[in-house]
Amino acid sequence: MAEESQKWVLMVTAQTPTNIAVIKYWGKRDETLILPVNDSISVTLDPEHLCTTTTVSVSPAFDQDRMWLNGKEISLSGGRFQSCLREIRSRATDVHDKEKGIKITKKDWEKLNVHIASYNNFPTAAGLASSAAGFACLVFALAKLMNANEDHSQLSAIARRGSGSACRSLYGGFVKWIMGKDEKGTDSLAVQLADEKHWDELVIVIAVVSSQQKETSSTTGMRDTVETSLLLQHRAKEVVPKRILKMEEAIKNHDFASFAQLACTDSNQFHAVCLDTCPPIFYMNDTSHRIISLVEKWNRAAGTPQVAYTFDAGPNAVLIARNRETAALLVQKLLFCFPPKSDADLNSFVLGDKSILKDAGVDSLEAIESLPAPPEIKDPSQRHRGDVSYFICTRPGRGPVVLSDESQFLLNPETGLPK
Ligand SMILES: Nc1ncnc2c1ncn2[C@@H]1O[C@H](COP(=O)(O)OP(=O)(O)OP(=O)(O)O)[C@@H](O)[C@H]1O
Ligand SMILES: C[C@@](O)(CCOP(=O)(O)OP(=O)(O)O)CC(=O)O
Repeated sequence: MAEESQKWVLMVTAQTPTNIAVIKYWGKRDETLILPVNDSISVTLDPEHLCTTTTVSVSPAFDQDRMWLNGKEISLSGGRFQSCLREIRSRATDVHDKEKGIKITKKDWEKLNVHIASYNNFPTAAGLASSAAGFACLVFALAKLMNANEDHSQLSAIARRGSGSACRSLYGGFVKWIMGKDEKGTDSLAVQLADEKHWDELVIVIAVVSSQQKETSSTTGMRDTVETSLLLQHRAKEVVPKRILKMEEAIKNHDFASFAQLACTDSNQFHAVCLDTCPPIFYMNDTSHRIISLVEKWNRAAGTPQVAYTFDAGPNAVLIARNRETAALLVQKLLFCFPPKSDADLNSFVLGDKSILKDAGVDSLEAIESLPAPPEIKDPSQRHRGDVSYFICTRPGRGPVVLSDESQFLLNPETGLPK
């Protein structure tokens, strides 16, 4: 190792996407190793709109491991952070930064401490999978810093120890988390089914119904479900294995009808399993149910699915439209039903890829007021103003990347402290 007196700081910054499951993970067979009771499949969301940025740094001047999340220092003492740090450290190899004259050997990593700063560009712990993007980014960035020469699947198995769904954020496009058979979990990892270019007509609209922290975390919720729900056992043994095969086929063949049917049914079964839990868990609310009803009626009237819906452990709807044209229609219908409060501004009500608004013919708040009533609505005089906090328009996106632009680093390159 270079002389301690030199007090050098070495750092890596990475950006990692979040993901939304279209065949859900719900239930663990091993709580500590985070091993699931079934396979799951997700779509990675474009990091341009939803992502985590994490800077990790190492220096002989650091006297302990420290982390800042969204600007506030948090404790790293939790078992999940400790597992990720331990697993990556054990795979660290020699690092030689010629430019800075820094040499770190495999052995040095055991003694060196790290500083970590992370920022989610979307609400944390609100059912938008911040833990997925967060742990994937942490593991990916640490692996780069420590020169752990593992492939993305092996890194996914480490990210899994932080949060199950995080393992799927190590890849872009369409991703499967294979539950695996090994007791130690070595084969419980993510694989890419197809990259983000494979099915790039898809447009994703997220209706953020509530960005408040939820009442029952996924971890607690699924623990209660495993302990009390018989329906979960049926789901994991009989239903999901067949659905996974069908979903893989649907993705491979760009078969939107099957994709939508499977995604919607699986989301509904996941929420049914939550209701079958004792005490029952309610993640969706009236707004979520209104959105389901709108999409179901539209899909039925069109004769073939136009939009798929899926809901994680919260009331927010993730809507996947078959193409841009359908997405523009979807945005019109949603804005009619859930217009913003009168003091809102359009720019902060529709986030992400705002070009969809143009396709939908909406360029102002006044344009929202004069949208035509969707035929799926029984009573067009009833608009649910303010029930959706905001919308995010996005698409399937790429996997983790290393950022080289220093202006995006979250830690000061000289001190290793938050900027
Ligand atoms: N950028 C990050 N880096 C590391 N850990 C993070 C990051 N963001 C979130 N986390 C961890 O994830 C926790 C939130 O996870 P939780 O499962 O409650 O919510 P969520 O992931 O936003 O929602 P859901 O998983 O239901 O979609 C945080 O308390 C923190 O421990
Ligand atoms: C409903 C889900 O989003 C559940 C995600 O659960 P987490 O991955 O957040 O749970 P832990 O493994 O306990 O951290 C479905 C999914 O993403 O597959």
